[in-house]
Amino acid sequence: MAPEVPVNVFSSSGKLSTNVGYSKRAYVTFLAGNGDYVKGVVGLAKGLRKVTSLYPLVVAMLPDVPEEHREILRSQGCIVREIEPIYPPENQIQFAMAYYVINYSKLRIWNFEEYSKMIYLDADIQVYDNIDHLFDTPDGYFYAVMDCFCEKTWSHSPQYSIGYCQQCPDKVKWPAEMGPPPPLYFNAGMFVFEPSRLTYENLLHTLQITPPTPFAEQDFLNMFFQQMYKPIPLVYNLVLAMLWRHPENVELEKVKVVHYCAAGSKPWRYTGKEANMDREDIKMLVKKWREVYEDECLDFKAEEAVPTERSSIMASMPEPPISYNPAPSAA
Ligand SMILES: O=c1ccn([C@@H]2O[C@H](COP(=O)(O)OP(=O)(O)O)[C@@H](O)[C@H]2O)c(=O)[nH]1
Ligand SMILES: OC[C@H]1O[C@H](O[C@@H]2[C@@H](O)[C@H](O)[C@@H](O)[C@H](O)[C@@H]2O)[C@H](O)[C@@H](O)[C@H]1O
Ligand SMILES: [Mn+2]
Repeated sequence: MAPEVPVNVFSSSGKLSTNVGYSKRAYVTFLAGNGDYVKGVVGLAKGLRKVTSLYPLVVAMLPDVPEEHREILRSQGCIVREIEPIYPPENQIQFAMAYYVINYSKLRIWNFEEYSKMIYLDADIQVYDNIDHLFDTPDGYFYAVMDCFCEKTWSHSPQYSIGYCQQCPDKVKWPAEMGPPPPLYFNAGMFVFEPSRLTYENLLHTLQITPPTPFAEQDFLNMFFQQMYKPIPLVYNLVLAMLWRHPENVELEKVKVVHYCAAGSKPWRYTGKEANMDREDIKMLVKKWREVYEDECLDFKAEEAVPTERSSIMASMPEPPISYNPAPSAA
């Protein structure tokens, strides 16, 4: 079992430790295309405001995000940073979802060296309790929540074939004849990391010599950070499928972060028609997301943005000049 993270980090009441230096901290999300994920980012920005987070939300966005969407996000207090796409090496892989190929571009956030520590959140995530204390986790590790292998999206994997899941390793044990069980595997929709030029360059170099796999950058990040990965409690990234796959592992009233990744669960386009989407807990969580998204009291008001931390002061500074590197040519 991966070494535990010091409990005190998770027991704090969201108050920042007094020894916070002048290191810059921020939440960061990723936005691509001209579709409706921009609503997810607006919801996330308002959700972080609702839980009175001390830190800004940076949006790493591909060039195909229209100016109108960028303006909406600036008006919600987001820091907009354009990044260039990153493509995996030439491949014949069938990604679990065809659009996953754009998710490799997430790797650009390691180049945001003006920040010392960042928390990445997918745009289909909502934060319902303050999690600023995660910025106090010890440096030198990669923190994320363990994923689940039971959804059909995993049907390509040996885990799925034998019915093994790391969420219940004793239910169907990993057969000794198949060698050691797979290393602990995280969901890449939420993680705590330290931007670093060296790590960034290693990531891009390693990517170009690594054959792509069905879960795209999530598989790649799990391979790359395998030795540094420290699991954090499920309350920091509830992958919705856990509700029907491993309800015994979920205490919904304690969940701080909800990840609307199950098919049909994106709150801004929810119809309730897909499998499991008619569950009472799903309907409650979608309603909860919409209440934040539609709450005008949570809209950003520039005059009220009183910097309380150097990081926030810096966040109100003009956006840094766009610096990015042309995407490496696909091998
Ligand atoms: O058209 C798209 C698809 C994805 N994303 C971004 O990529 C992330 C990962 O995709 P998604 O959350 O749909 O994957 P899932 O977690 O559902 O597997 C999203 O949260 C967004 O931040 C985006 O901006 N536009
Ligand atoms: O590009 C790969 C994506 O892989 C992950 O989503 C998956 C994963 O959680 C599976 O375990 C679930 O079964 C599936 O539903 C879900 O979409 C990340 O959430 C996303 O940010 C991104 O990295
Ligand atoms: Mn997601």
